[in-house]
Amino acid sequence: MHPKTTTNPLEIFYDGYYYDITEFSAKHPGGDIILYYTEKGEDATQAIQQFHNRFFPKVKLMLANLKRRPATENDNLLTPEEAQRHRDITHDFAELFAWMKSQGMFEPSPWRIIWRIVECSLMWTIGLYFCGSRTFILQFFGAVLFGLGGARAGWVMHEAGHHSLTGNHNADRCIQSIIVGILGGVGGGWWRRHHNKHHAMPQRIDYDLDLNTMPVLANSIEVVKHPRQGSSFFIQNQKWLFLALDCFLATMAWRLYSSPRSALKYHNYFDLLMMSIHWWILLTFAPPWTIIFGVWVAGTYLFGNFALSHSRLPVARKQTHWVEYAFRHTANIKSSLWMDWWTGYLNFEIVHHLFPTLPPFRSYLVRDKVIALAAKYDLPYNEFSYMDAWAQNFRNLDKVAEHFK
Ligand code: HEM
Repeated sequence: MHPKTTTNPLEIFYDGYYYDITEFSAKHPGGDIILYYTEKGEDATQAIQQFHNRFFPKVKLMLANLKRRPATENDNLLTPEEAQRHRDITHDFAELFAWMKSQGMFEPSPWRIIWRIVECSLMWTIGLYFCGSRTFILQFFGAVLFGLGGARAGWVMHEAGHHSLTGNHNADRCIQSIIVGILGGVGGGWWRRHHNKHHAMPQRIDYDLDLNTMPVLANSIEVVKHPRQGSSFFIQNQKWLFLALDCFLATMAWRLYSSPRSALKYHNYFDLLMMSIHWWILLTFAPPWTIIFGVWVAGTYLFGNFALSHSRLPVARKQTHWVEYAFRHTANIKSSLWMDWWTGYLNFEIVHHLFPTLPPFRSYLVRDKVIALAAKYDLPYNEFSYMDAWAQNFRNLDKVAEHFK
């Protein structure tokens, strides 16, 4: 259970009403993430609409069966001005969401699914084939290719995990588990539980699990609990170690610890099978050094790129509106044909956080309206060139280390 679940009974605010989820919380098919919104003053309206966009009628039926009470003034922790601003943002955001749906933007694109799965699977397979050759240079090339293929499978499984690949959540979950299990060695079920918590409250201390990088990495001084931790070898040298070691350690921890542990805990034997196939193929066809190097390439590419969207941005300590999380704690990378491909369209991270079930390749269609929404409420719209974002991240790692010198 999350430490900040303070209401008794457990209640969740949705669209003007508090719903009693004391019994339902343990049965929630999305897991304990639901508890994130039981702290007094939280508003789960946008989270519920966005996370369940693909199966909203089912959720509405469930809500109708829960005990509820209208919200009162006593429930409100905001000043009247803040509450009004909150209502206005909610209203404009809901209008934008409805307009996107009316334009068919959430519809999946079958040929893209096929193309992207074929692309990463081919890279991975051809890479492994070369790893098994007898020439060092071909083995090296093979390790780079299989690393990149496995990492690019991460972009595809990410979409499936958000149910934006086929739009059918059972099919998407199955595709996700196969792709990320076999090509990436990671459990789909574990990844969804982890990643959805990041989406629920990005950059919020104690909630966003992506902030749990200590003791090897500190992107913010606020994640360092004790100055002694900040003066450790890892933190003092983090600007060098980030690409050289940290990304590799993170991907290995996902593969060898977090995913299998979670799959065992939740009896997810399909994920365990997929991960076993991954290791069986690797250990059968590739020499050990190519496996280690390929996994290093995969981790560095994947973690390095997605750190550009958040890690140097401020962390949040208090309740924040869904829309404000996306603007204040998320950054875009400027779009180009090459950049869209290289980052799997997650260079449009702000749109992705506002609308996680939108197929990311359609993000550019709503970009201008999203910029207008930010401007109307005086919210930042963080967009940087690729090189600038990398430079900012390294400066930030240096600054945090400097703080604890
Ligand atoms: C009382 C309110 C809620 C109800 C009735 C509800 C209901 C559901 C249902 C029925 C599903 C599974 C649908 C399916 O796969 O067929 C689901 C999944 C999910 N829910 Fe909720 N939910 C509620 C609140 C929340 C909240 C507040 C959050 C987020 C903070 C949330 C996050 C999720 C996520 C991320 C999933 C997808 C998990 C996955 O794909 O593995 N839910 N919920």
